[in-house]
Amino acid sequence: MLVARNVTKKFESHKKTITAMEDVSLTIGKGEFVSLLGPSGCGKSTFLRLVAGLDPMTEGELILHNEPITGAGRDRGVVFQQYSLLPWLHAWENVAFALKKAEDLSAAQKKEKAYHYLDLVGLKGFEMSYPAQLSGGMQQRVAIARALVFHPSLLLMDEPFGALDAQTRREMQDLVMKVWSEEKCSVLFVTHDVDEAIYLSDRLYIMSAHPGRVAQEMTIDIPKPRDFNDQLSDKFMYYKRAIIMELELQKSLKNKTANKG
Ligand SMILES: Nc1ncnc2c1ncn2[C@@H]1O[C@H](COP(=O)(O)OP(=O)(O)OP(=O)(O)O)[C@@H](O)[C@H]1O
Repeated sequence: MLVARNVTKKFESHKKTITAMEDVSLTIGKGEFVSLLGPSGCGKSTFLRLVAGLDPMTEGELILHNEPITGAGRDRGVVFQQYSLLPWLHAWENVAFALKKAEDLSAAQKKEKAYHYLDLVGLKGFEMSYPAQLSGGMQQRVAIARALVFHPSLLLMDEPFGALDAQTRREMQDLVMKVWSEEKCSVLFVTHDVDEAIYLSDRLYIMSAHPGRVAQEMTIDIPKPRDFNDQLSDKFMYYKRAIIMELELQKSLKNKTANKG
């Protein structure tokens, strides 16, 4: 469904060129859950923003549904670590806000959709709450509902649970699994958390830094739906060890490059 071929992104900053990622090639299948893992600065967020159509790439090809990505679109929903809710709007209005330009929908249909997706993310009864009246996890649920209102075929999530405590994070991981299986969308998920990446993903890519490239691809062969017990299994530990070893390797290569520089 998504094909990235030799994608390179360079930024011009203070008369210097920063190559955020170089020659990145990867794929995401229909209904597949794919994570990006890698050291800080390897270009994970940059890649997600390119797929979201928020920034242009420098070189390469990004194809979604057989069409090149030229900008943002309803076929993609994005969730960032910051919830970015409008504090003066109720939860349902924050979700409906994403539908502002949807002229094909009446005000009543927009409200109905907002209520439907708030229900899906477990916020039935909180539709009339303001963001300040909701916990961090609940605010992120509103942000997820907002990303889902167009029923996107690809959900892009950039460290969505990075600001949450461990218990809430686990609840949110299960929520994402539920949303993914009910909406039948594909997911591109950026995370630093190895356990989270294994628990959620069908497949993951480990990236190297400076410039960011794909270092390794791994298929997580643990049947879904998964639960907490899977995180204690030998297979899970096998993947965890392999990923941590690869990340350590990437870290030492990054330090060597930095020392040479
Ligand atoms: N708008 C920008 N202007 C200049 N440089 C940028 C810009 N955005 C990102 N970069 C640079 O591109 C590189 C990749 O950044 P990016 O945020 O994509 O990495 P990341 O892997 O998501 O990092 P982290 O895991 O810490 O969030 C970094 O060196 C960063 O400084």
